[in-house]
Amino acid sequence: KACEAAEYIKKMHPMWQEPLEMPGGERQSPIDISLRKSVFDPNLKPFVTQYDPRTCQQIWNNGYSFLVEYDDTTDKSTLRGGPLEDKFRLCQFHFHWGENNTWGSEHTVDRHLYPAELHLVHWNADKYALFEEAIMEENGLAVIGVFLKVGKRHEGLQKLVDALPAVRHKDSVVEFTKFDPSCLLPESMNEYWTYAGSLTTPPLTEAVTWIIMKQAIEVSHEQLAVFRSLLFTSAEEEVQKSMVNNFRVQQPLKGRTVRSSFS
Ligand SMILES: Cc1ccnc(S(N)(=O)=O)n1
Ligand SMILES: [Zn+2]
Repeated sequence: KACEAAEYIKKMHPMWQEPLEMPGGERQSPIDISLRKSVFDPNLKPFVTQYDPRTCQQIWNNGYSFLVEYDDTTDKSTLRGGPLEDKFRLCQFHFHWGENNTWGSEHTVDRHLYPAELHLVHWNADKYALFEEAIMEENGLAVIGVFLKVGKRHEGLQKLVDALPAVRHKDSVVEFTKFDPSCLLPESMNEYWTYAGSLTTPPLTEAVTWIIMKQAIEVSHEQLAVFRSLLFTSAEEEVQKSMVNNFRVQQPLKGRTVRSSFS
């Protein structure tokens, strides 16, 4: 399923014709998380997020996804604990989704595809001064991945969904404030997988400690349909392309171990 989807996407999607492989990549993302191959690590602590909704600034359609961007010039919205040694600052979150509810996530669990995946991107503020620096360093970033599944309407997400028509085209930006992204996290925060990986869109740098939550969040079919109403293309382009299937094909594990915080 995933590989068929991937082949289909590669064929159909100009966006993914770019060089998809980071040359010599040893720790690329996304990957399939195999339950039987992941290793329970009892030393993994629960992780702590402290998000201040006042740092929420805007939504931007960058032509790959839509990003909700936060002011990361101070330590107001941070992530620490779990597999992390340092304190990380939230800089943005975004999603990846499919053209239908059959596929759309970047990571899979025992090859199970979800219709979408949320990424909350943080950078190591103990070691670096800017996101742009951290993105090039091995321990520079921490991304929390949350799977979305179709079910009841997600009340917290609706404020974001209502703002999407304003950023329909690539390069559009709209002010978006007072949004607390912790409403998008699952109840159980102490069950996750973690592994050393990369960004899944350019520059594909191998700078990411991935933290993938075991519990998916539920969103409605209608909410996902609004994601699919976005466009890859800017307003002046004559041919408009729906923003769907904005996920990367899965990458070889190359001997990496995925640790789980639960047995
Ligand atoms: C900030 C950023 C850039 C590229 N790719 C990602 S992702 N999809 O790995 O979270 N995040
Ligand atoms: Zn992402």
